[in-house]
Amino acid sequence: MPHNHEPIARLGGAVKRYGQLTALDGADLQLQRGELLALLGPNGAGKTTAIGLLLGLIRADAGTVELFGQDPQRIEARRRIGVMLQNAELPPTLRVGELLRLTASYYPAPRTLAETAELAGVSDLLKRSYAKLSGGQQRRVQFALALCGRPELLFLDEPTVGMDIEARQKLWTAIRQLLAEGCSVLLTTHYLEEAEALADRVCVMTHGRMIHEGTVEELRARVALKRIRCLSTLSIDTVRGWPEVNEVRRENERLHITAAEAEVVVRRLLGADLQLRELEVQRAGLAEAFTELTRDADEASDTNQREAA
Ligand SMILES: Nc1ncnc2c1ncn2[C@@H]1O[C@H](COP(=O)(O)OP(=O)(O)OP(=O)(O)O)[C@@H](O)[C@H]1O
Repeated sequence: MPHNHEPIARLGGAVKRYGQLTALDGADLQLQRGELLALLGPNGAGKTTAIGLLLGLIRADAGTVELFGQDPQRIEARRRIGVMLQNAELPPTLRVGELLRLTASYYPAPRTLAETAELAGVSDLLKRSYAKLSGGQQRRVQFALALCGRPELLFLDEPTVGMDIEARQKLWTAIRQLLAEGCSVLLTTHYLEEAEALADRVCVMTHGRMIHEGTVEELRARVALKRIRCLSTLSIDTVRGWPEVNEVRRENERLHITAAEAEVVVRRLLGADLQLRELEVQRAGLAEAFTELTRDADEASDTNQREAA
């Protein structure tokens, strides 16, 4: 049994290979009690593989994998978790209420059906047959199934894919409520605003390795890019030619520029276009930080491969 300061889920130098392909290449991850950790990364980065190891669905080729300080395949550890994976296969003929009752029966101290349904926003679906629900409704039911056992730790693998904006907001509210009750969450998502809205910490991975770990603020700060917007008749090629400019695109008359040294670029803009209007400068968001970080890691990995060849 771990002490309070010990992580409740941990990967230490975890390696997972599929034939020639190394899906996880020495990945480290620690989830503390009561926190929401968002695992971010481009397609194929190894996020689902990392979750698969922590759930005991697959075995590591090397490294340490622990859930509540134990082997994840131990039933004692599994009874304390709730899981919402990307591809859930559920008995199609059962009604939602029956599915929830059945799943709750596997846990020692589950929520009541009404409590689960209310929290996950599926009260109106209980009598419906699961197979006949829309994709977004099925995702909500899968979320209900993940939390019905009153888990201490929830694994949510891209939970809001296919949900409309209202359903997504409701799910975020439910996740916040679970966190307030002391539940810990490991979330993977491609929606950076989701990580921004919910995460205490983010881990960014690519090519099977963690390349950044910290708070959302730290991730943003690490990439000191700024967004500059203005109405200008300057051509994109002119602006792209300035060495301080990272990216530039035009939408109608408006130029959208990202740059590390915004002040220098603003001076150049004002000097080159005396008619320039509606100038705005903003700090870059998580999306830019993420793109920058993963691009740097890709370039470093390309260089390593060239040097090794
Ligand atoms: N069962 C498997 N057999 C062979 N290769 C696999 C298997 N599962 C995953 N992979 C490979 O391992 C790598 C990591 O896959 P993984 O599903 O963990 O990525 P991910 O970060 O979850 O991606 P996504 O964002 O697309 O869900 C990929 O190159 C994938 O093709």
